[in-house]
Amino acid sequence: MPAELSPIDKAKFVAAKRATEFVEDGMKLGLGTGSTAAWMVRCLAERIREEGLKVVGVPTSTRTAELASSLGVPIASLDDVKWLDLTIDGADEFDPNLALIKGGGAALLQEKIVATASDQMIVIADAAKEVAQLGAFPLPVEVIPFGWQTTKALIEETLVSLDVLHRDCTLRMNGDRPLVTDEANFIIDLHLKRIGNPRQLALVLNQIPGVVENGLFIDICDIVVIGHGDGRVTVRDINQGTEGEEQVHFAPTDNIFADME
Ligand SMILES: O=C(CO)[C@H](O)[C@H](O)COP(=O)(O)O
Repeated sequence: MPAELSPIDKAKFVAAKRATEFVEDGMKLGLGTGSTAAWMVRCLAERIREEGLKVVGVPTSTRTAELASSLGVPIASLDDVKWLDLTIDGADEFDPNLALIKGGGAALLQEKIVATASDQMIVIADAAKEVAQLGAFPLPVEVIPFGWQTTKALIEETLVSLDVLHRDCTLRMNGDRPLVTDEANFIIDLHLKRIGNPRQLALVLNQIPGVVENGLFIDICDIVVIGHGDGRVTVRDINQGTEGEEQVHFAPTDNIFADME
């Protein structure tokens, strides 16, 4: 087991642990991708082990599928289960309306499909992900490899037509090659600094031929569980209009670190 979790990992852990309390027996779950979502998979595995919780998870990436399988979380494909009760996932940014930027881990396409197929989406995040306005984090756009440079030029033209001031677009690399997503696509990151109208941008980007999906999640997230390094969590529910602060008992068991050794 790691000697001590850093404050950021503690924040991710407590957010994940609190979010897994929303999981009920028999639920079909979307399992997000990223370092915070990995904590959620570990916490879920712990509930399965300790309480005999019965759930099935639809992973949003091969990484999450591998982690879930290795920890004994039953998984299925979305086509097997078709509809989900709840998705728990991380985010790169969230704003006061719980609009999100996702895709820092290159899984935005499956993440959006899975979250949209869920009755409810809970985002788990450390407090640094909260922003007044989206856009400091580069917006990932998944494009098909065929003609990607033309698609990139069309994205840039679209940004000009929307009077977007900062519009540097870069192909995401993996070493000296383009990063390839689970769906065999590329990612173009849009460095916009601020996104004035996320809803409009999300719609116009998806009309460009070659664009498969963008990382703006609008009206998809219902609840955000914000973790803090001292073990506090803030639970914000956009539908209920509520916000509450709670202290989560910070006691990761040795078992929870099994995949990290
Ligand atoms: O969207 C994602 C992957 O595509 C992740 O949820 C997002 O990048 C946050 O990751 P992390 O929890 O590691 O900060």
